[in-house]
Amino acid sequence: MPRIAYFGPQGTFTEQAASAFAREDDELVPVETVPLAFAAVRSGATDFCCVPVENSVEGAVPATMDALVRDEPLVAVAEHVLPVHFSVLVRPGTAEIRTVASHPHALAQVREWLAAHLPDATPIATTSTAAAAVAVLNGDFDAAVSAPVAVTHYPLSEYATEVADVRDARTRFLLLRRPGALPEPTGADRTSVVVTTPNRVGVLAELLTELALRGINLTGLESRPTKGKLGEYRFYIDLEGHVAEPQVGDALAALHRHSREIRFLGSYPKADHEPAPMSNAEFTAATDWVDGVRKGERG
Ligand SMILES: O=C(O)C(=O)C[C@]1(C(=O)O)C=C[C@@H](O)C=C1
Repeated sequence: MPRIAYFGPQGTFTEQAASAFAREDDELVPVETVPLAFAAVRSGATDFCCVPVENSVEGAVPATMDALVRDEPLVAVAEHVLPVHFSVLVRPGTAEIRTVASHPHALAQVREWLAAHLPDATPIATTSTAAAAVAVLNGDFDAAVSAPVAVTHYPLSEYATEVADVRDARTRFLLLRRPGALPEPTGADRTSVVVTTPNRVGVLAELLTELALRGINLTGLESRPTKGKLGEYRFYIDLEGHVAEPQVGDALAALHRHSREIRFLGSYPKADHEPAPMSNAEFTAATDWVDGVRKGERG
C-alpha cells in the first residue's frame, strides 16, 4: 500500500493536493514540515511526499526550494494546482481577536484583508495553516487563517470565509519520490532542473538561449542563494516538455555543459494539460539526418 507523506497536519491545502494525487489504497501520512516530508521519502518511511512549490501571489515556497537541492535527490512525478482562498477560524464564542496565526505564505496573501478587518490583531507565523487552527483550538491564539477545509477537521467557527487579497490565487503542489522510471511523456509535460553556474558574464543568458534555440518554453525561473558565498545563486528552471523528447534531452545536455552542478527534478504531466508548443518532428528529422550523414548514408 503506497504511503504519501504530506505537509500537514490534517486540514492543510497540501492535504487536499495529496488526496488528489492518491489512488484508492494509498495512505496519507501528515508530517509537520516540508523538510520532514522529504525526509520521510529519503528514509524509506513513505514512497512519496506532497509539498507546495509555488503560489501565484507569493511565489516560490522557500522550504521546498531548499529541500529539493539538499541530500539525496527526489524527483517530481506529478503536479496539482489548487485555488487558494482562506477562512478565518476562531473558537466558538470568541469576542475579540488580538492574535491571528498562519503559515507566512498565507499571512502574506491576506495582508490587506487583515489591515482592513483586523487592524489591531498581531500576525503570528505557524508551521502551516492547519497548525494555526490547532493552536487556536488549544487557546494559544485567537484566530487562524486556514484552508476552508480545516473547519471540517477542527471544532472551530468561521469568522470570515473567501478571504484573499487576490482573487483566483493558485498554489502548485508536487508529488515527489526517489528517482526511478519516469512518467511517460504525454505531450503536455513540464521538466524541472536546478543548476549552479560558474560566476561569469552572460552565463544565465547562455542557459536561456539554449532553451530558446530549441523552441522550448520556459515556465519558471527562480533564484536562491547557494548559502555559500554572498552573491552565489542557484537557478531553478521549469520548462515545457519531457526529457524523453529529443530537443528537451538535448537542451538539458547543453545546460549540463554550462553548469557547475545540475540536478534533474523531474519530467511530469502539467496540471493544465495544455500541449507544449514545440515541434518534435523537425528536431527528430534533423537528428535523423545527422545520423544518416555519420553512417555515410546521406550527403
Ligand atoms: O499551510 C498550508 O495549508 C499549506 O499547504 C502551505 C501553503 C504554502 O506553503 O503556500 C499552501 C498553500 C497556500 O498558499 C498557503 C500555504
